[in-house]
Amino acid sequence: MQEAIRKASVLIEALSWIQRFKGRYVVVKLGGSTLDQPEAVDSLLTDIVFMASVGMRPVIVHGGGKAISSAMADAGIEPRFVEGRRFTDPETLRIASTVLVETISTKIVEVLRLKNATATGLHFQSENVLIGEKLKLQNAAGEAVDLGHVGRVVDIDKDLLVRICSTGTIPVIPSIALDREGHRLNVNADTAAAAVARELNVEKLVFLSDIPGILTDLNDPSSRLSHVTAGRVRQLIADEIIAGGMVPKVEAALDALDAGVRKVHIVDASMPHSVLLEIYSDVGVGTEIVP
Ligand SMILES: Nc1ncnc2c1ncn2[C@@H]1O[C@H](COP(=O)(O)OP(=O)(O)O)[C@@H](O)[C@H]1O
Ligand SMILES: CC(=O)N[C@@H](CCC(=O)OP(=O)(O)O)C(=O)O
Repeated sequence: MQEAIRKASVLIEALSWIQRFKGRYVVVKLGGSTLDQPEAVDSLLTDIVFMASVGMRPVIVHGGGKAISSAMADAGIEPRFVEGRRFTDPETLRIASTVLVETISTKIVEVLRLKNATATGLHFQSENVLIGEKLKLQNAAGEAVDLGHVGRVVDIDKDLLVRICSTGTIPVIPSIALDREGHRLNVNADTAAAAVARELNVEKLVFLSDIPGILTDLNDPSSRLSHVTAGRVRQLIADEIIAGGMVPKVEAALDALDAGVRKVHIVDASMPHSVLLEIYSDVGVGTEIVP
């Protein structure tokens, strides 16, 4: 009996959050580190189906950097990164498009459908959402660096996304954009997720990663910051406490907050139901970044 009452109280705790977030958009970004853990992906997709079922409007944006690198290795191409972006020649673009669209998006949509959700992949082979332009980077000496077919998202097809979400369908968006002439561009998935969040003016942007959140000491999970402001994040980058792959993630997060997104969460994908706990409970398991 006690157990049944405890379960009922968990539902009641969730009720206020469910009412608060009904009809609101949330963008969830999945990256290579998460996609490598099938059990974590399954649990996360269950959370997303739950969110859609209680009236939230989840949008999935995903990368798959590890899978692209391994497909390149199979083709005998050595991956090369410049400032966290993959140098993308025509063959690399072909491989990245195939891996992201035909392998990863298709699989995510299939799993969501097996969980009785309606889901659809939105990309250059179906209906495209991400509109990009070639990314122009400069090195420390101020010289232009050519990354090949690498882009940044400058706009999205918002009407399409709103229409898809309003029918209760979960959109799954791989990080390949089309430029205005219809050419494909390879986009860093963290920045693609932030661009979608910005344009949709979402309630929340959630980054799933392989770490409990932002840590002040990488060797000590208990150093996780559960709540941090954008100003403090900028200081942590300047102090090099935030480094490596976390830098583009938090920079994308800061861009989204600047553009009006209310909260960004970084949560550990390997912790079962971390997304639901972060959104629908008082616990909060990762890091939330606020303006
Ligand atoms: N202060 C920090 N807190 C948490 N992670 C950090 C920090 N500084 C650097 N990192 C690194 O950033 C990594 C997450 O970025 P990345 O590997 O690119 O994630 P993903 O593949 O999920 O997009 C962590 O595994 C960690 O090694
Ligand atoms: C331009 C660029 O670097 N694109 C990324 C796109 C995938 C991605 O970002 O995947 P993660 O989320 O797993 O890092 C790449 O080719 O790896």
